[in-house]
Amino acid sequence: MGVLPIIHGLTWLSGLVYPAGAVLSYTIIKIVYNVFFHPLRSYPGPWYRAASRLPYTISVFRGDVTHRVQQLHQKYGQVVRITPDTLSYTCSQAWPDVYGLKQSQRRGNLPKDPKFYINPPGAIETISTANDANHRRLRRLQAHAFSEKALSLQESYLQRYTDQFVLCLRNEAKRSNGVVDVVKFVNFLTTDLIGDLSFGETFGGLDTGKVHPWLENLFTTLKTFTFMREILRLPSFIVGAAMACIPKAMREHRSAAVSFGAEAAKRRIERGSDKPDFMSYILRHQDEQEKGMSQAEIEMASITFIVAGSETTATMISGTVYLLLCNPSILRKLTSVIRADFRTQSDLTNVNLQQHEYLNAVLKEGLRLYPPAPDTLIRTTANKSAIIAGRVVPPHTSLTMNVWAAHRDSANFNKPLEFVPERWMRNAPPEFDNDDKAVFKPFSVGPRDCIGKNLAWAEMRMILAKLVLSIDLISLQPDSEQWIERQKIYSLWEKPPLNVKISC
Ligand code: HEM
Repeated sequence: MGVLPIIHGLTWLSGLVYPAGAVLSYTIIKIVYNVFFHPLRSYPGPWYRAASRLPYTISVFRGDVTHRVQQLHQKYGQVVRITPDTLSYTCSQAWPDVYGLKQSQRRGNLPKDPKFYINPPGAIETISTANDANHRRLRRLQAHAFSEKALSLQESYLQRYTDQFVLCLRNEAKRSNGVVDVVKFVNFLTTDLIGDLSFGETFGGLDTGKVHPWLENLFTTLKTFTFMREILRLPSFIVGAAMACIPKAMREHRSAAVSFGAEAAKRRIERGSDKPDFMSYILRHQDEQEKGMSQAEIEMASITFIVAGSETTATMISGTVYLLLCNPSILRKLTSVIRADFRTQSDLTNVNLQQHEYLNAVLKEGLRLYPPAPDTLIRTTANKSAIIAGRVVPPHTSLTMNVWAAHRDSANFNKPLEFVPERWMRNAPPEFDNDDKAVFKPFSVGPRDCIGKNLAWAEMRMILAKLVLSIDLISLQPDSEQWIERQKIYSLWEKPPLNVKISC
C-alpha cells in the first residue's frame, strides 16, 4: 500500500478540521463577548440566554417561547435579556417608551424590527410590514374603513353573521347530543364576517360547516413564517440547510395564499358595490392623498385584514367562553345580567352593548388572561440608543413586550391568575386598587396599534352577548379541560377544539 492515499486522506481531513476549528473558535469568542463584554451585559437574565440565541430559537420551534420567557420574568423581574440582543419587558412604562407616540429624549415609537416583520423580496409592503413613512400613508388611507361612522354602518354585517352563528350552534347541538366545538364555529363566524367586509364574499364556513382551503393555507403560511424568521437569523452557512428542512409544500403556501386573496380582491373591485365594506372606503378615499394605494397594495391590504382580523377575535371569544366555563359563578352572573338587561335580540345593538359594564369587564378579563397577540410586538432601537423604563438601551437591540407575561405578572395584578371581571368595574373591590391597569394594552398603543380595535370590540361584545342570551353554556367536555394551558404559540395561538355541552 502506498503512502499517497494516506496523504490524500490527511489533506481531506485537514480540509474539514480547519474550518470546523475556525467555527468553534468564533463561537467561543462570540459567547465570551456576549456574556462578558456586550453592551447588554448588565441586564438581568440567565447566562445561556445572553450567550446565544439558540435556546430562544429552540423554544420558538417548540411553540413555548412565550411561556419560557414568562418563567424568566418570574425569576429575573420585569426586564429580562432573552437573547444576546433582545430585551423582554412586562412593566407598563415599556408601552409608552417603546410603542407610544414619539417623544423627545429617545422615547416612543421605535421602529418595527425588520428581522421579525420580514417582507419577502419583491413582495408588496403591507400596513403591518411597511416602514414608518410608508405606514403613515397606508394607515391614513385605510383608517376610513375603521372609523366610528363605518363601524355603525357595518353593524348589520355583525348582526347577520352572529345570528347565523347562533343558529348553527343550535343545529349542531341537535345533531351531536348537545356538544359543539366553539372554536370551529367562532372561526367560521369571524372569517365569514371579515371575508364579506374585505372581499364582499364569505368563506362559506357557517353555510357549509367546512374550513375554506384558502384559510387553512393562509394560517399554515403564518406558522411557516414563524420558523423562517428564526432560520434567517442563523449563520448564513446553516440557513440553506435549515430552510431545506421546511417541507416544500409549506414554503409554497405563501404564493398560493397571496394569489387567491389577490383574485378575490380583484373580483370585488370589478364588481363594485354600494355596501359599506372595507373596500368601499378604501376605493373612495384613493384620490385624497398625494399618493393613493396601488391595486397590488389594495389586494394585500384585504389579505392583511383577513389575517389580522379573524383569528384574533375568534381566539378571544373562544378563550373567554373557556374561562367562563371554568368559573361557573361568573358565567351565571353574566348570563343573568345580559338576560335581565336585554329582553330581546333586537335590544343588542353596538351602542347598547358598549355601555354594558359587566359584559365589558368580562371581555377585558378574557383579554387579560388570554391575549390574542401574546408576544409578537418586536421593535428595535436601530442605530440609536433609547431610554426604556428608565434605563438606556443601546443601538441594535430588539425589544418586546411579552403581553402574556405582563398580564399574568403579580407585580402588575393582584390574584393575577384568577378570572375576576370585577377588577375592571367602577366600584372594584379595594383589593384591586393597586392593579397596574396601564399595562393592559392587548391592542398595543401608538401609531402602529390595532387599526381594527373598535370593530374587534363591537364583535366581541355582540358575539358573547348573543351567545349567552340565546344559549345555555353548560360545561366543558373532558377533552377540553386545561384548554389554554395546553396550547402552543406559533405567532398565533394553536387552538385545539373547545368542546362544550350546550342547551338551547
Ligand atoms: C381581539 C381582537 C384583536 C386583537 C387583540 C388585535 C391586536 C392587534 C395588535 C396587538 C396589533 C399590533 C401588531 C404589531 O404591532 O405588530 C394589531 C395590528 C393590526 N390589527 Fe388587530 N387585533 C384584533 C382584531 C383586529 C381586527 C378585527 C382587525 C380588522 C381587520 C384588525 C386589523 C389589524 C391591522 C390591519 C393591524 C396593523 C395595523 C398597523 O400596523 O397600523 N385587528 N392588532
